[in-house]
Amino acid sequence: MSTNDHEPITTQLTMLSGGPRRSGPRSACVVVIHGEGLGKRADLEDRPVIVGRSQEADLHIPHKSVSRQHCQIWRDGDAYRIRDLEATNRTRVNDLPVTETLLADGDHITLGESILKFISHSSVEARYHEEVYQLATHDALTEVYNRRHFVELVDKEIARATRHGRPLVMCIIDVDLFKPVNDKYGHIAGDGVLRQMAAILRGFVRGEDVAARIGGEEFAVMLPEAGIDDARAFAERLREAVASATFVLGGEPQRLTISIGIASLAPGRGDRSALMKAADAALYRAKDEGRNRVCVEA
Ligand SMILES: Nc1nc2c(ncn2[C@@H]2O[C@H](COP(=O)(O)OP(=O)(O)OP(=O)(O)O)[C@@H](O)[C@H]2O)c(=O)[nH]1
Repeated sequence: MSTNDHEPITTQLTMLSGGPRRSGPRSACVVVIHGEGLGKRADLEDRPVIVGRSQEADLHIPHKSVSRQHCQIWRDGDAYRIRDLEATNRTRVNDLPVTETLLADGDHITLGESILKFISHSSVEARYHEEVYQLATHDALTEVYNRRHFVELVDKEIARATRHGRPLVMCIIDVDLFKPVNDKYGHIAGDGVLRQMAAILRGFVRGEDVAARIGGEEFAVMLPEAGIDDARAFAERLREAVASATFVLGGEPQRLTISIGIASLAPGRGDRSALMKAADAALYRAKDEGRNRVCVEA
């Protein structure tokens, strides 16, 4: 098990296909093109999008020059509108302060020290920003979220769960005895195993669940709105699916297993660091008790 707290290092850059990526062009979006939150985007679909410093904002820009709820952007028939939410640094569109106005393709929206661009058509530019966003938020090898983006989503979800008194569970998943796989079959074959593990994982993740690669051979899944029993059932199904999968290594079918540690949001572990630490402690226990098992931190 790796205790590496950094982004996994891979040299392989894959074409991003399948996985969590959404297919098809999007109708309109706003993308941060300058300042804090660079590269972040929000799609403008049926729900209004709130942009602000609050972790619960749909487009979260954690900078002091941005108000907690700075502006709101929404679709109005075939048009898109923006409204300033009485922000300290008033929202500006193409450098003019606005209260409420229509948006046009290419408009620049200034919020404090950050600048967003409104893109209304499924253009080459929108696709370019989508690629940039995918590269910034996903792990190139496995195509699940990368650690940095996962951390951001977890912080946001913990804030929401805490505010509304909702449950949330963290699962940390580690490939068992992965070093011997690398040693015997080589790093490229090891990478293939990680890709296959991630593909199995993606098959189990639904709705609001968030899966990521958080270390070399370590994955995590956050399950909002789940209790420990639901999470344990999820983890057991995932463990069994991996244990019964065939991994072709050195031209031979092989079996591999995973260990999973689970912890729920609770008094005394109300932030990400404490929650991850508790799930990690459960994972260490699963390894200690013989691997290929799920352990829960009470
Ligand atoms: N192929 C490949 N290997 C990686 C990558 N990142 C980390 N690893 C390897 O993953 C292995 C992790 O091994 P350890 O954490 O020592 O433990 P383990 O052999 O999995 O054993 P247990 O966790 O105790 O079951 C090391 O050999 C790392 O080199 C990667 O991106 N690709």
